[in-house]
Amino acid sequence: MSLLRTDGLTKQFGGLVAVDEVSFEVDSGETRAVIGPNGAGKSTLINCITGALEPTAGTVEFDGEDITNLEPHETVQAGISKSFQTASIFPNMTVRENVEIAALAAENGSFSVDFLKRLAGFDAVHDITDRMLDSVDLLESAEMEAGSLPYGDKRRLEIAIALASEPDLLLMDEPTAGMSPDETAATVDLVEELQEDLGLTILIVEHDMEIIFQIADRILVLNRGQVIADGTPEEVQQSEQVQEAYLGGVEL
Ligand SMILES: Nc1ncnc2c1ncn2[C@@H]1O[C@H](COP(=O)(O)OP(=O)(O)OP(=O)(O)O)[C@@H](O)[C@H]1O
Repeated sequence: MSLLRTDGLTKQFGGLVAVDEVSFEVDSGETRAVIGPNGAGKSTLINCITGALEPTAGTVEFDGEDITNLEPHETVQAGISKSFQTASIFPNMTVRENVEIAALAAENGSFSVDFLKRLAGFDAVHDITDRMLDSVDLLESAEMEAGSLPYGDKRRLEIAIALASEPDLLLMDEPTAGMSPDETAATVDLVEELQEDLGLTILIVEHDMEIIFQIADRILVLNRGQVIADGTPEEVQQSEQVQEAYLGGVEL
């Protein structure tokens, strides 16, 4: 069953068509990848889905609802969360506080401003925070200052922050960028664990082909804003258009 579906999604910046009539689906429970050369439109596509950018044309449907013109906080409440770069971390607060703030923001958005309800919500916030820190393996570092975490742990904290709103769909924009090989391997394991343990659906933009081929169920390939291939890793690997456009003819 498809959880997310775009139909003819288009984003123009002046004369430039950054995303050009992109129609694709993400099924519930799958790890879906978006790849393509620099400037292909990957980030613009993701930003149109989260509501960070307003599409010029086309629609985005999530869980059967039209979410095309929702604001970013509304798409979070609908169940879509994006793992941001380290900029989303408050360095002087503890690891736990960082996740609590995100969980609290998500709770308050979904509750009316009623004192009793907010109080009842706090237990839920602690509970979610513990579960999410545990799922990214940061429970032991919970009381550390977030700014003092090693780089790989900071990136995992970002994922925990994104998970604090208990999304159905997690968007990850280059989760292994800047990581050491060990940190990258740990992140790949983590993505696989998250999908299994939390039943998450994941949409991931990633440059590292090895990672994509390891974790993706299906891959959407963009070039100059257009879909040039969409299928399983095997199907994409065999696409001549992908070889030419994306890899300059180099064998995968
Ligand atoms: N806010 C903007 N204003 C004008 N042009 C933009 C804007 N954002 C992106 N673009 C352009 O749209 C095109 C697609 O950019 P986008 O960042 O989505 O590509 P990408 O596939 O994510 O690239 P990369 O792999 O380098 O991150 C590029 O030509 C880019 O210069």
